[in-house]
Amino acid sequence: MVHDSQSETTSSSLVEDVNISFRDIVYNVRHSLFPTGRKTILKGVSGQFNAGELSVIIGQSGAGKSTLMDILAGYSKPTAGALSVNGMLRNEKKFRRRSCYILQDDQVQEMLTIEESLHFAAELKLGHHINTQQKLKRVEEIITSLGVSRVRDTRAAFLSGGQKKRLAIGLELVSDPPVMFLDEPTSGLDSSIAKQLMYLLHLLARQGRTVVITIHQPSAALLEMVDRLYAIVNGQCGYMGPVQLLVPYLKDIGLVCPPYHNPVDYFIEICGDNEVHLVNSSENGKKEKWINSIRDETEDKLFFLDFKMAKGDEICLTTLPPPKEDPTNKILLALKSTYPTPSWNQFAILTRRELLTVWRDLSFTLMTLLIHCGMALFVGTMFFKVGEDAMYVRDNYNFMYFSLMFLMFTSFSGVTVRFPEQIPIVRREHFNRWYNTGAYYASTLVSILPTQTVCTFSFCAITYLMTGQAQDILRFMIFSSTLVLVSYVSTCIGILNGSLFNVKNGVVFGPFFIMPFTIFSGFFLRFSDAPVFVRWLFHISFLKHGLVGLVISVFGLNRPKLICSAIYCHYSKPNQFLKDNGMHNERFSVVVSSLTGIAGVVILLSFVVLKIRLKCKW
Ligand SMILES: Nc1ncnc2c1ncn2[C@@H]1O[C@H](COP(=O)(O)OP(=O)(O)OP(=O)(O)O)[C@@H](O)[C@H]1O
Repeated sequence: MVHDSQSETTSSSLVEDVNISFRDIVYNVRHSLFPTGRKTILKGVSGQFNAGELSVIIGQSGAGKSTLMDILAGYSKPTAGALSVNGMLRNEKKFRRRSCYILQDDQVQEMLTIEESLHFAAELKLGHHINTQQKLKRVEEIITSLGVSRVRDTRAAFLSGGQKKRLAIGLELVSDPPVMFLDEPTSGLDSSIAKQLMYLLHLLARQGRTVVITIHQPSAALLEMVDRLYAIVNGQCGYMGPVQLLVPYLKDIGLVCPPYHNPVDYFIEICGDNEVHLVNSSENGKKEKWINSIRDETEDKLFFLDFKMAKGDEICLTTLPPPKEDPTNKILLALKSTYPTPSWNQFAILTRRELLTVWRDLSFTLMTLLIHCGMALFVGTMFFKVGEDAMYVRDNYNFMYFSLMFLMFTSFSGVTVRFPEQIPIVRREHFNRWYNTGAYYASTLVSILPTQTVCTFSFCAITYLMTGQAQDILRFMIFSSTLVLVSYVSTCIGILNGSLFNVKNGVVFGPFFIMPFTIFSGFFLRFSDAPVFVRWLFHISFLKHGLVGLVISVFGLNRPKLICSAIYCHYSKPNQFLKDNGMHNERFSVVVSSLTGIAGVVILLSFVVLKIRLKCKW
């Protein structure tokens, strides 16, 4: 396979059209570990998509449309075959800077308004190479062009399906790439909204962009706006040419489309039985006869959509310059770095965006805080004043362990559920070079921590007072910082779980991640009683370090004798409790460094998993 080459020139490509061609593309996947477990999805397909045209890849479900799109966009690498740009072998890195890919499950930041989303996109995608005035102008151009002026201040969560799709396109138009790939952009839209969206893509193509989309089965109304049809039949090409010539082509090879029948519907119906015939006739995408006439069919043809739309809702690309005349585009294409914004700036912008999202989702944040305070009051009532009397030392110990468990589960499950929801958005933005994984990961961590800290601290303050612990600020600081650190580690494990699994699997498998730590916490099984070969697990159990930190804060630091309200209290001397639990030699500094170290390792692991996940479609 040869497709990564330096042969493509950059200087000339800044202003020229981008015509994409591909030859003999084969794509295999391994679906089991056995040597026979390989499946060929694309079988030597060839074809071409040109600038100025709206090209549509059609085919039955499972024919290989999305797979071909992934390869064209650079999301997957073909097993064999070559991809070219303007006749030169394609350089993946340079091509990625001139294209964008809007995936099928594209999602947008639900808590941000259209205008805010576009502003953040402009900051990330245009960087400091474009001044603020120009960025604002670009955002205005896109809002007007896409006909979303009326809903510019509406949060994405309240937008219609069509408006969301337009926003997803608008976000990529901020950097105005000359090549746009969209996987199933019309899926889930009603016919009039789908038509409106196709009209937008038609106009974008007419401005000189290369627009390639997949559609499962387009209606006749949508087909009117399409220039090039690329039909896939079981991983091979069955036709490539103008929509208008599909019927003559089929007739030419002896397949007569009934009158008044949508030719694409007919094609999809008969392609299964005529696979070999169709593939041979189109030479698996190499036959030029039908392709040559696309230019004649397309030349200057601008479709007019006769839609009655509210003022401000009309799609009119007149305000958005064609990519060839766009000065912003030229500046961005001339950049040497992969990302238009330095990592530190990406982190700062993403953190602002994340914090704004947290702020907008205030009900969730308040609910989390309320749950922590409510649970603290409940726990405080159950273990009321146990810290004041040596008779209740065991209960006090149980209270500490319960606090650890509660904070571990709330921190862990919160991110386990919420983190995977972000993956489709991050995948699109990361693939389209908005930011690197590190900047996103760091901003996520930083934006989670304020809520986490406030909630944990509130829990600590309420329970510490209600359970009657020693009135000593140092002890309280050790108590609360231990629990805050434990909640941070649990959050990091939750992110690791969320990076590995979707929400459903994360909820099912998550407890298996976290439960082993409870066995090795020292609460159920003491270090000295455990078999020698598993003792190392105590050192990596963050709950063990957490428990030690809490016990030090309550019974350590040479705490004087406790009041005993019974005739005899075994643990009147707190040091005795430390000795019996093997904690008399423990130090808080070791607790802090161990918890920080464990968090560091988990952060590193989840970063690697996230990086891999963003590259694969899992
Ligand atoms: N990683 C994989 N392992 C096994 N099979 C796969 C893998 N990826 C894709 N396939 C299979 O390859 C075929 C083509 O998939 P693809 O998603 O490209 O189809 P499609 O034409 O886009 O279908 P749809 O219109 O339903 O989205 C399908 O049968 C799919 O099950």
